[in-house]
Amino acid sequence: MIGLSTVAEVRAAEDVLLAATREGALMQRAATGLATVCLRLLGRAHGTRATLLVGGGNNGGDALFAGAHLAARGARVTAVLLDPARAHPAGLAALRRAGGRVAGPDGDDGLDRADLVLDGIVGIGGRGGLRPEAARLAQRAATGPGLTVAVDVPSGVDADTGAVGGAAFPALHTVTFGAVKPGLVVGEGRGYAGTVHLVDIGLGPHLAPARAHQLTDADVAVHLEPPGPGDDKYSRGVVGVVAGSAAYPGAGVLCTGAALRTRPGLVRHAGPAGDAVRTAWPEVIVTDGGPGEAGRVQAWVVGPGAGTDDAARRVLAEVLATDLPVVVDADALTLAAREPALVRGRGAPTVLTPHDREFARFGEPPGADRIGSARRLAADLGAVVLLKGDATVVAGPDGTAFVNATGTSDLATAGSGDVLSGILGSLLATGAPAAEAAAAAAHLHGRAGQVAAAAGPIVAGDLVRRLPETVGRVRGTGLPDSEA
Ligand SMILES: NC(=O)C1=CN([C@@H]2O[C@H](COP(=O)(O)OP(=O)(O)OC[C@H]3O[C@@H](n4cnc5c(N)ncnc54)[C@H](OP(=O)(O)O)[C@@H]3O)[C@@H](O)[C@H]2O)[C@@H](O)CC1
Ligand SMILES: Nc1ncnc2c1ncn2[C@@H]1O[C@H](COP(=O)(O)OP(=O)(O)O)[C@@H](O)[C@H]1O
Ligand SMILES: [K+]
Repeated sequence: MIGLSTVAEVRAAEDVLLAATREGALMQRAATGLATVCLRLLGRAHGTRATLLVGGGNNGGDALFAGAHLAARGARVTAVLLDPARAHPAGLAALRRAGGRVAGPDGDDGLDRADLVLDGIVGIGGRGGLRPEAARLAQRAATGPGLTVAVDVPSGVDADTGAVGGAAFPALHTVTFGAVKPGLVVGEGRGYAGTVHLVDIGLGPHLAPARAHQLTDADVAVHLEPPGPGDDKYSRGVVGVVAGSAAYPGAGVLCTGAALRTRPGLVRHAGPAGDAVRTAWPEVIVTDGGPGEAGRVQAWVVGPGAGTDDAARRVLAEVLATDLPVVVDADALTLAAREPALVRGRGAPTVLTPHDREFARFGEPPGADRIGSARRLAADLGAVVLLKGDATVVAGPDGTAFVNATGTSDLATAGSGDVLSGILGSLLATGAPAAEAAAAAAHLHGRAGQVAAAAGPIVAGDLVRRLPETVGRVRGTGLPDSEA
């Protein structure tokens, strides 16, 4: 698991570490790590041009020291000082000693010819949107030729939430220190951070346990173990699915198929899409009646394509009245938003899986702070909330949160959510803790999207078809983790 640490958590750890190390040592570690990543990205230093955007705080200091490393290796380095009177004095001296130069107020800043632009405008000390001069430089970096690298955090991005108040530095890479900050991997900030590289500055032992995480393939593989010699079809967790209707039989087919393909043990289906499900998946045990006639299960998935009429409401209430884990998806979310009392106070775990519009039906749209919003709704309803998006967020009622690190925009295709809820049902049926099961489901769904999309455009059925291969890859050698 990769911990996501807030600014307050990083500052608290830094305070302890700063007191235990000689002055400037942490910044040297940060700057050396930053220069190393830049050299790797550039391939060489000699003959390259770098422009440093330098604010008046320690973030600017990091950029100046890293610039000095590059200049010492033959790069032509120009620093643009946004607040000349407060530019880090030791960093500035180091840059000058190494042969770097400072652009005068109206002089050539080299931005239009740079191979590399380092954003040291502002890091975790940023407040509010970028000021006008910083915003202009960020804009020029966006359209210039240089590889854009943010120091610690892309300037203009809120490190805790990923909110972007106005202009922000568009980084292709972000070199972050001590811990990955949530704002680099979630919300709008994710798009500005690019690939995230973590530099160890020794903060780890002093950091409070993170309250938000990203899962890796290895974390998810734990939930996808193959059956052992003592297993039978029941012991692997039986999933019950109430999905699909006469109008939308495909939702039932996709959802049951995904449940079956994730952990093939036993899947039961109840409801009016039975014929379509039987035809597509002869392995599924189908009843045309309600959930009560389906037989014993260990977890329910309810809602995809199921409608919002009185009959659908009765089925939802019946499933939520059980003492089993329940995934509430799609149409069932509309019903639950009308009647949150159906969810509140359940003894067994409930997982709600809204996209933004479904989320808004419970009160307010998620807004710029997606982790915070998901946590609030989870605490309010006493349920796990899986908020879908390009980086899906999962929050538990106790504040535990996960940000998904896998996926592709090819997943924006009809029925993709039905596949996710089927995967999630099968993981919940194993008895896995609900928030972690939800995060693991989002991870596997994202990986399936990556595997399927490698061959070209995808439809939701491709995700189901490629699930066995995806499970194998997540269990085995694994796909490369996203850098964060
Ligand atoms: N502590 C450590 O041990 C280590 C810290 N490290 C590094 O220090 C960084 C934190 O440094 P920090 O605390 O000095 O704050 P920082 O991010 O440079 O911001 C302050 C400057 O930004 C300015 N500014 C603010 N908002 C702005 C805006 N919207 N638009 C434009 N400007 C804005 C603000 O101006 P002011 O408001 O004061 O006028 C001030 O000049 C951290 O991210 C990491 O990179 C590493 O070296 C590892 C060791
Ligand atoms: N741009 C995107 N990048 C990554 N994943 C996406 C993107 N757009 C949608 N997804 C994912 O695709 C799925 C879509 O679910 P949903 O909107 O419920 O679809 P449907 O209702 O058609 O089944 C979610 O898991 C979501 O996270
Ligand atoms: K920065």
